[in-house]
Amino acid sequence: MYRVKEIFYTLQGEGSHAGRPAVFCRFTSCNLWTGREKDRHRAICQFCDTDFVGTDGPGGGRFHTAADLASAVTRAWAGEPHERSKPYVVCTGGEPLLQLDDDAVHALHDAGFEVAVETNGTQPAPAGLDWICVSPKAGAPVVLTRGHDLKLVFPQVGAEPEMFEDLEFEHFMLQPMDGPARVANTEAAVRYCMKHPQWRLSLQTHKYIGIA
Ligand SMILES: C[S@@+](CC[C@H](N)C(=O)[O-])C[C@H]1O[C@@H](n2cnc3c(N)ncnc32)[C@H](O)[C@@H]1O
Ligand SMILES: Nc1nc2[nH]cc(C(=O)O)c2c(=O)[nH]1
Ligand code: SF4
Ligand SMILES: [Mg+2]
Repeated sequence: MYRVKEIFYTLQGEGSHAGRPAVFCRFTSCNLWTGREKDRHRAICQFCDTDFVGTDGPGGGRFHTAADLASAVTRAWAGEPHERSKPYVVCTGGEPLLQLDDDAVHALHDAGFEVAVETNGTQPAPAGLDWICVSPKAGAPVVLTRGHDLKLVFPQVGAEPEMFEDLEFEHFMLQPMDGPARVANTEAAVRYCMKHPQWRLSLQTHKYIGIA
């Protein structure tokens, strides 16, 4: 059984694939926060910008089989077929790797999707993922030490960029922490990248243009 908060079609807003049309499949639950505001102050991850509680969002639900999940993702894709672009699904959450397993990846591949994941890196990944974005959190050791994007929310005391820059990723990106200090955090991330050019800036572009 897969528990999913919402499934929706939009543009990937962040990271190396920013701008790419994608179905977002947002799994419920996370190992670093309950998702309840009353618990935020004692969570390991305290800056989360996402509601991942329950299965009540658009397209959300409880999917009993991997095939059911893949059917729901397929229904959400609204792009026309094209020889040079495959349908793309971004599995996120919550923490998707608490639920995304080999069966789900197979079923999504069988449905014709490239499969990406946005993860906090604390869980091992199923085989065969096409794109892995790890976003480390202070106080939550990373076990998924190879992938494509290493996208660090910045700044975080106890998760400084230098801690991750030798991991096996293709792209290293700083994403300013959203919240009351977003402007200052963006300025700090710009300064850091300019001084340490192995890092690039990742903006949450969907928030600036008002799409999901
Ligand atoms: C909501 S998380 C879900 C996936 C996974 N649990 C993770 O943390 O990577 C999706 C992305 O949003 C980022 N994110 C969450 N809250 C943020 C905030 N306040 N500012 C900037 N990025 C944030 C996460 O670091 C992650 O890259
Ligand atoms: N447009 C858009 N892009 C995103 N990239 C990562 C997101 C996430 O919440 O995982 C996200 C999201 O919520 N919306
Ligand atoms: S690890 Fe990801 S989903 Fe979990 S609380 Fe942090 S940002 Fe949110
Ligand atoms: Mg988001």
